[in-house]
Amino acid sequence: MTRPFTQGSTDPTVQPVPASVVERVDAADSTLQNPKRAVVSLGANLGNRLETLQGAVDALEDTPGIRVKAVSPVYETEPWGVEPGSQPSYFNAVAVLKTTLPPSSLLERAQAVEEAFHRVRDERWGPRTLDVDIVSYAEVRSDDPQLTLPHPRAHERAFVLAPWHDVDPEAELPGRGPVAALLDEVTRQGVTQRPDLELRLPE
Ligand SMILES: Nc1ncnc2c1ncn2[C@@H]1O[C@H](COP(=O)(O)OP(=O)(O)OP(=O)(O)O)[C@@H](O)[C@H]1O
Ligand SMILES: Nc1nc2c(c(=O)[nH]1)N=C(CO)CN2
Repeated sequence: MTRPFTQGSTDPTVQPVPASVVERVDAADSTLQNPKRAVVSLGANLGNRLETLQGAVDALEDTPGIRVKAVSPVYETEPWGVEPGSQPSYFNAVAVLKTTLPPSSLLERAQAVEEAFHRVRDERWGPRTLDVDIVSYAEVRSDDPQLTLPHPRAHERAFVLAPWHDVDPEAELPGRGPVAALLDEVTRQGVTQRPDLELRLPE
């Protein structure tokens, strides 16, 4: 017969469970029952950019605990944050997910997908086969440098805001306000929709 664990157990091998562990397990349980909405930004400026973005969408959908609910139109965009003309243009898009993964596991999965597409990390904002950034995760706000939420630069990037607004015109960036208003504040120069290209939503 198994005895339920109690704090006052007389079994000397049974240790009390630290409150921090109980808290984390409870949080994981509640996330499992209540999938969260997350938004990820996809970017590629090396290799077959469209194929890579589609591969990233498919890989996210193939992940237990992730469902891709919507994918945006594809934009061709001038590289942001670097010397003009120093890198090939990007293809960018946004995917809206429902996930039972906690934020840290979603980041791990995003980075594994980047690696599967041979992403190398050398210089900051260097050219890349694939970038998967977590733009937002429900209402979560965090200044942890490993995973800052919302993404600390999303509000200034038309290559994130424009496709996000296309798939969810009512979207809000936690702590920053409506995406529509943020989009009015940034330049859309060099951010061009490519209606001839399309990402498929996995079936
Ligand atoms: N919201 C987030 N999404 C993805 N990575 C994040 C986030 N917040 C912090 N990071 C951290 O940023 C680190 C660098 O990520 P990455 O190399 O993708 O940056 P980048 O895409 O070149 O630049 P940027 O962060 O400006 O988009 C990652 O190792 C990750 O731990
Ligand atoms: N146009 C564009 N510029 C960028 C992008 C990107 O995805 N698109 N990603 C960066 C680092 O995340 C830096 N600069």
